[in-house]
Amino acid sequence: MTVMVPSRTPALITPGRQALDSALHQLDQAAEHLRLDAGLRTMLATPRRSLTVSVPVRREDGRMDVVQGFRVQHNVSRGPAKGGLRFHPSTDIHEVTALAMWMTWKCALVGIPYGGAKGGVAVDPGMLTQRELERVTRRYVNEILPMIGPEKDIPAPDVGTDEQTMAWIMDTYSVNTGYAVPGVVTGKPLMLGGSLGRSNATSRGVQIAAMCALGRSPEGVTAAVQGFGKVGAPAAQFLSDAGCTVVAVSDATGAVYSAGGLDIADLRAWAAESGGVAGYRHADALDHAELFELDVDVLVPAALEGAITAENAPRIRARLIVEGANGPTTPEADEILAANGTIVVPDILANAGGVIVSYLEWVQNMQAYSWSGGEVELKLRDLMEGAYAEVRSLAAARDLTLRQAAHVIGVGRVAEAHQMRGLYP
Ligand SMILES: NC(=O)C1=CN([C@@H]2O[C@H](COP(=O)(O)OP(=O)(O)OC[C@H]3O[C@@H](n4cnc5c(N)ncnc54)[C@H](OP(=O)(O)O)[C@@H]3O)[C@@H](O)[C@H]2O)C=CC1
Ligand SMILES: O=C(O)CCC(=O)C(=O)O
Repeated sequence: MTVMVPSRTPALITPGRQALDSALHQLDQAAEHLRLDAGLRTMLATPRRSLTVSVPVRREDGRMDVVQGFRVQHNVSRGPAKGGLRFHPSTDIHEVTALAMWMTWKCALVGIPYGGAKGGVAVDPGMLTQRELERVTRRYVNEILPMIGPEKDIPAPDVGTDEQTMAWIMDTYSVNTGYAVPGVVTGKPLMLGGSLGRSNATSRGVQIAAMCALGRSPEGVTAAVQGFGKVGAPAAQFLSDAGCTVVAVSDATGAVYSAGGLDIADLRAWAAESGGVAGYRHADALDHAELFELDVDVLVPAALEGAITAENAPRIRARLIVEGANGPTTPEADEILAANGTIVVPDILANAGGVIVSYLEWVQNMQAYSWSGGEVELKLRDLMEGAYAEVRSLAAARDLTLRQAAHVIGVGRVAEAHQMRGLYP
């Protein structure tokens, strides 16, 4: 009898798998530096809980689609899991796991009492009506309901989701609980217990990190920003308001360039009206790839993972990269950039402003109290500048890149928490 062995097709390397490989590589480097034992390394490389759900969506025309949703809690040793929810057609379990792992190190690095989580639904929000989006969100939340809660796991916005999505999450959870639970989610509308300063917090943090890294007056500093969404657009605005000349920005529709500097407020109005930056008449059109090769002082990737690779890194002329996005730079690109003397302020530091103000929102919710915008901003600045100073001084003391130093601190704190709680219950 002949046994038919199915031919093996090479495993598809999705962008999500690449992101997870990058995250595991960074963990490995930090674990090596910290001399963590093999058992602890395996614990830190493995998500604590991981759920894949099927989300049926009733479309306006009556059709039923079924999409996949994910929630991954990477680590809960230092507190409840925390992290955003992404709606994007190519999201998968690997990407969500990588993003959850980065959340763990990020929260530990900036010293807030959370573990790391992330969620994703494989939909293109641009292709759904508002009612369809609401149905997807509510059904996804019902599917992951046992995992989330203000003391367990607290979602927040990420790519493709916003304050409205968070309001639906808060409502779905509260209806199931029997009373209003604002602390189950952050990045909510102010009316439902959101915090002043949260909507722009990630971008404000990017600007603070950029100023720390520049170490000089922003006057005369040029910048380019990839991504013009919730992080990229306000980041471009803050950099411009601080005195930088933002010469180029991009979104999925295209990229635009003006040597004399873009009027970011005007460009935001154009993008809101026309659906994207493409076609903005006070600037020249640019290829997506060209934005990365501009001779600027600061480059802010604020879109998706894997934007800076071994392919384009040799042509990057920016002196400083401040990662608004999570995972925009591959490990191979990191080596090229380091060899070329480019400073990279890593994602887990540069974009931590979002989760910092999410934490402040959650603290306000848990106390049923609220702070002024000024108080929130001061606390955000304090935590960002403190974390930046710690990373810079460790990097200098041990001859590490800022990314390596940030991971050594983040991973080290989580490892210590595991050790103190006891590794072998
Ligand atoms: N929101 C937050 O609080 C936080 C977000 N982050 C990270 O920041 C990044 C951006 O998130 P966020 O701003 O919230 O997401 P949004 O969905 O609000 O915006 C994403 C932006 O990226 C653009 N984009 C997508 N593909 C490309 C491309 N190939 N080239 C150029 N631009 C592109 C989109 O364009 P278009 O609109 O045309 O599709 C959009 O402008 C992500 O990596 C996220 O994980 C990190 C910390 C917190
Ligand atoms: O605000 C949060 O809780 C998380 C934001 C986020 O998803 C991120 O920092 O990547």
